Amino acid sequence: MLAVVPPPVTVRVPAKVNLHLAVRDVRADGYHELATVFQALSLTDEVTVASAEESGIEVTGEGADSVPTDQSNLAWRAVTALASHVGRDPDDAKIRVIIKKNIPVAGGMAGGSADAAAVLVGLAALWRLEIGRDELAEVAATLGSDVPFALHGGTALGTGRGEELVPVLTRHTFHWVLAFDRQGLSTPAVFAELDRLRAEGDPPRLGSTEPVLEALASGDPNQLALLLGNDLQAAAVSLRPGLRRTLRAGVNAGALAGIVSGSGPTCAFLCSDADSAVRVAAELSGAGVCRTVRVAQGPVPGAKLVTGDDLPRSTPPQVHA
Ligand SMILES: C[C@@](CO)(OP(=O)(O)O)[C@H](O)COP(=O)(O)OP(=O)(O)OC[C@H]1O[C@@H](n2ccc(N)nc2=O)[C@H](O)[C@@H]1O
Ligand SMILES: Nc1ncnc2c1ncn2[C@@H]1O[C@H](COP(=O)(O)OP(=O)(O)O)[C@@H](O)[C@H]1O
Repeated sequence: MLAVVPPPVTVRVPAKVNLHLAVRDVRADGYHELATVFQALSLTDEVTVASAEESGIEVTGEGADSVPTDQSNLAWRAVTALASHVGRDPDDAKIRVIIKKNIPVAGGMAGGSADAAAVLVGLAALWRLEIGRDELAEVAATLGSDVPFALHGGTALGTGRGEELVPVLTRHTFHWVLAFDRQGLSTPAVFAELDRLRAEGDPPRLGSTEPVLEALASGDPNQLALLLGNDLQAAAVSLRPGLRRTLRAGVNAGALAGIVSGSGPTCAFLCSDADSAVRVAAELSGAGVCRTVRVAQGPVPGAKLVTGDDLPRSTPPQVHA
């Protein structure tokens, strides 16, 4: 019997930076209550999902060597979670996932979460599921705190452990320079370091997100630059003291302000405009403080199909005997 195999589906999905990341106390479930403002950036991974005779994951690109290709990959966990959610046996889901990475691994830019969100959107299209974004976001939250935002994109206020989102409307584009470090940092280790620093002393804590929301509404990068803040920064710098030098180098190169992105170690520099970002990137590249420098803009949309059934077909359906 001939079975029609749907064509592969490709999804583009953005990295994030936290413009404001206030970390409250640790909860009974081990997570910290957050108040954060996320922004999705034009630094994207591309994830293809395809029906296949053998399941598996392929990863290429930025940091691919340190990404697991077994069932611990967050993208694979997304296949399993969505299959279970819609009543399919995950063991019968014969899916190949192909990830092209640009987002630095363990970089505080939610790359793994992005790949998981991309799989949810891609599989929903591949399997022609009648499933809305809200329902996908519920599945996303079971996979990790940052996964719902990767679906959502744009700019958003995140509360709870980061998974409860309210969109923030901004009509302005902001220009960023990103400095990738030579090695990643573990998110749980950075939260644990913050708990240790707080047990030892009383490091300053960020206040309300309101001023950041006002600066976003104004669209003035100078105003926003003064308000960027991250309670995890002290912990990331404590584990990776060289980040102090990177942060200084970006500002010396002409950025308005620099911040550790999420749990780090990527540093994100806000610039006054696109030309300034290119100049800062060039100077930072020569400063010897990081492995790679990238320019990006935000906000951009969340996980989005780039091929598939809602766009003109580029790949004809395959037929398997
Ligand atoms: C810090 C942030 C800021 O956006 O991003 P990254 O730097 O990882 O990109 C996020 O809170 C990371 O979210 P995500 O990477 O999805 O974390 P999860 O898988 O949910 O949790 C990993 C571990 O981080 C710690 N964790 C995470 C979120 C949170 N609100 N409190 C926590 O204490 C816990 O130790 C948890 O076991
Ligand atoms: N698809 C994936 N892409 C990147 N890392 C992944 C993926 N799946 C699992 N991981 C693991 O998750 C860890 C966190 O990676 P990542 O999401 O890139 O960083 P962060 O939590 O700092 O934003 C990595 O150490 C990596 O081993």
